[in-house]
Amino acid sequence: MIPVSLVGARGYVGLELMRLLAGHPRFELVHAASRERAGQSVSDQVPALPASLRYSTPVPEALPALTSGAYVLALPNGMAGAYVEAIGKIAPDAVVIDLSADYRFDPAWHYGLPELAQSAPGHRIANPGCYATAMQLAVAPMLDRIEGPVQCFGVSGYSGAGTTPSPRNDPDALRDNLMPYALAGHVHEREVARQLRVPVEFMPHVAPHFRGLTVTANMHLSAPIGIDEVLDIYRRRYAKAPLVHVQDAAPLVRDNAGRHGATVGGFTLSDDARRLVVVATLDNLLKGAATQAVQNLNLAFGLDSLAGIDALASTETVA
Ligand SMILES: NC(=O)C1=CN([C@@H]2O[C@H](COP(=O)(O)OP(=O)(O)OC[C@H]3O[C@@H](n4cnc5c(N)ncnc54)[C@H](OP(=O)(O)O)[C@@H]3O)[C@@H](O)[C@H]2O)C=CC1
Ligand SMILES: CC(=O)N[C@@H](CCC(=O)OP(=O)(O)O)C(=O)O
Repeated sequence: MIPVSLVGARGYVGLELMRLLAGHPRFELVHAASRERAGQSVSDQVPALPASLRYSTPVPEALPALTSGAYVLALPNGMAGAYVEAIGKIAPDAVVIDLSADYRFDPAWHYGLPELAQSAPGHRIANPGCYATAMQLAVAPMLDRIEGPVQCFGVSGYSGAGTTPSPRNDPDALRDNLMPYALAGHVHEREVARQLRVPVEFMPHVAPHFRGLTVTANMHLSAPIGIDEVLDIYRRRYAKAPLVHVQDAAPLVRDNAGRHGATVGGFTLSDDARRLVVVATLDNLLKGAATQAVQNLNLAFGLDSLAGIDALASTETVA
């Protein structure tokens, strides 16, 4: 078994990672860190994990040396650096996956969106943002036909905002509501523009549901296209990607919540056939975070990319 350390184990993403690792045939969670839960058994949250494994206090210098293992960082943005530095000293060849935005713009790190990546991951992997994953899956197949900026309207469940209290994860503030935020310059706007090399105008919103997000992408095309050709482009692009489902109808958030994959659909053309609208949905905590991290871990260790991930399964939901 390949040993794995998880820092940020209490969070929404950390919990999903623990569940996935508990059922994985080749990875073994040997270290889980949380300030709030230090000393408690991880089996209190995930009964399939050994009762003997207790949360440690997260301290970079106290990480275990997993020379041929992996470290997964699921911390708030801006915190990964101290852990990456410590790992570089105690286990420089170990695999590190960071789920925050801290290394997504660092050319020394592999950007791990497996369905679109041009190369296999190395030992330093930046896991993409949740909306950024949906936007790229929606837009990438049309890249050589797009003219001008792509507009993306996004709506996320409030688990996307993590557990630190804010209006964006306050069920009272969100009740019967839709809350726009970061309407220009969101980090995922820059992330997608950098990866796809096309200008992106992203307008995120948060809604009262817990998990699952949707992105509606509006693309202006350099030449008219037929709807059958559009469908054919998407179906061919994702034919060998079991976690990306292509359908005619517009996907709904709740159909994908608690599932590992993303769904792309709702293909709609304007009358002049030069404006294409595409909808992509995924679970922000799974394909938008934990499932994608496990895909990256699998690939980094030469395993099947779906090892430990049942593409058709619906996971236990957290709320
Ligand atoms: N939520 C989502 O949908 C997605 C999140 N991400 C990214 O994944 C990361 C984790 O997100 P999420 O699980 O939602 O966040 P949460 O707020 O739910 O969890 C944050 C985690 O970090 C720990 N933590 C917080 N502050 C510190 C600190 N100072 N030192 C050590 N540990 C700390 C917390 O545990 P404790 O306080 O007990 O130490 C907790 O385990 C973030 O970078 C986020 O941007 C990426 C894609 C999707
Ligand atoms: C609803 C909500 O607040 N969502 C988060 C996205 C979560 C995510 O993917 O975040 P990182 O890029 O920080 O890893 C946000 O917009 O910041």
